[in-house]
Amino acid sequence: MDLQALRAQINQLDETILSAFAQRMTICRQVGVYKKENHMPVFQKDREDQVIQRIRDMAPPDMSQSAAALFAAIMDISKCYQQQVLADASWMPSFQQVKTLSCARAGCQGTRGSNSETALRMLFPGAEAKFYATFGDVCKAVGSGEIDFGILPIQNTTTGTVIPTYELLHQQVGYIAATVNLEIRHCLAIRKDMDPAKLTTVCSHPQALQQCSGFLRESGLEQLSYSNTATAARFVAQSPLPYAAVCSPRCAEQYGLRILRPDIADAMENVTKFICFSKECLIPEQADTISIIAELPNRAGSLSRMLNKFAANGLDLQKLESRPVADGSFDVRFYLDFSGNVLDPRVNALLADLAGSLSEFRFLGNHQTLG
Ligand SMILES: C=C(O[C@@H]1C=C(C(=O)O)C=C[C@H]1O)C(=O)O
Repeated sequence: MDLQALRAQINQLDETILSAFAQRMTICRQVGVYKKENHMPVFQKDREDQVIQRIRDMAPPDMSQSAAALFAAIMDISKCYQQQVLADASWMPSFQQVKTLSCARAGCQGTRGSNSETALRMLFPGAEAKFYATFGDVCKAVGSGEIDFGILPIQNTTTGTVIPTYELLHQQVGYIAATVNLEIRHCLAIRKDMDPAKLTTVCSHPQALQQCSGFLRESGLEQLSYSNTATAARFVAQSPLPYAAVCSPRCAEQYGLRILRPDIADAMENVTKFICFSKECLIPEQADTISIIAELPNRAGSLSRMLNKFAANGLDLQKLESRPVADGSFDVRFYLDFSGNVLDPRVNALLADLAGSLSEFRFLGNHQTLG
């Protein structure tokens, strides 16, 4: 068999397919114009079911499944193409485009000296900082207008996702306007008059304890969870107990503690990303990342079909997180971050398509990394 000759045949067929594809897209564009004039949604499930059934019936039996997948992909491309014609942004909440984020009061969880406070100061050096007991309380304060922005950790390079923040994002806490990446340094800190030999226990936020698990395992110290690294440091500073805290060097200094061991984290590079969110949707002019929630039907290929739409529009996916829907099924909800700005027509087309075809679609913000 002659490989060159076979490839020449493939090339010819590709030309035929490409020409038919371009013709099909041109007609789909006309369908898009018709839908715009007649106020029809782009996605027509019944028609798609008919198209797929017809293809399955016509395809050679051993290719019925792959032909159906190919035509599902073609229709997904066609819908995004039509969305560009419609240029409908009704999926988008009302938003304000801003040059910079101005903030009088911002809030975070914990107390002074926490990493969250450092993130807050990086974002808004001149703002009044307010502290709350829980992540949920930060969200409530944003909702009531007590603070302009809430700051919550969302991801760490060592321990991964901060799950409670994702749960709150689903409960409509507002819109992400910015993120900031903070290099985290953990030290073991004790009271200045404490004899290190007498230490029995170490306290900190569970994520901090986890990020230092290697050192702490070796140390043999008992571990105690605290709501925050700074609350743990404050407790150690005020308590007569033989306890140490895992906190930042800045926090140890703030509470008058002695650094017994610096840099005890397992990973040399340890960075936490914080989100900054507000009640109203604010989009900085330089916003370059979009966050959304997408709930997909539990059907073969539904995730790959959605991801293909990003690829077909040349949009770079940065993060895909799945969390349970928590309804007794094993269904999951996806949280996606991808590069783009909502004012880009391609981005609008993709988001309009997702909003029109998913069982749950939520826009979480178009943000920028600051600091
Ligand atoms: C082209 C249309 O729009 C969409 C795309 C389809 C396709 O590419 O075949 C089918 C149904 C619609 O979801 C249409 O409505 O006919």
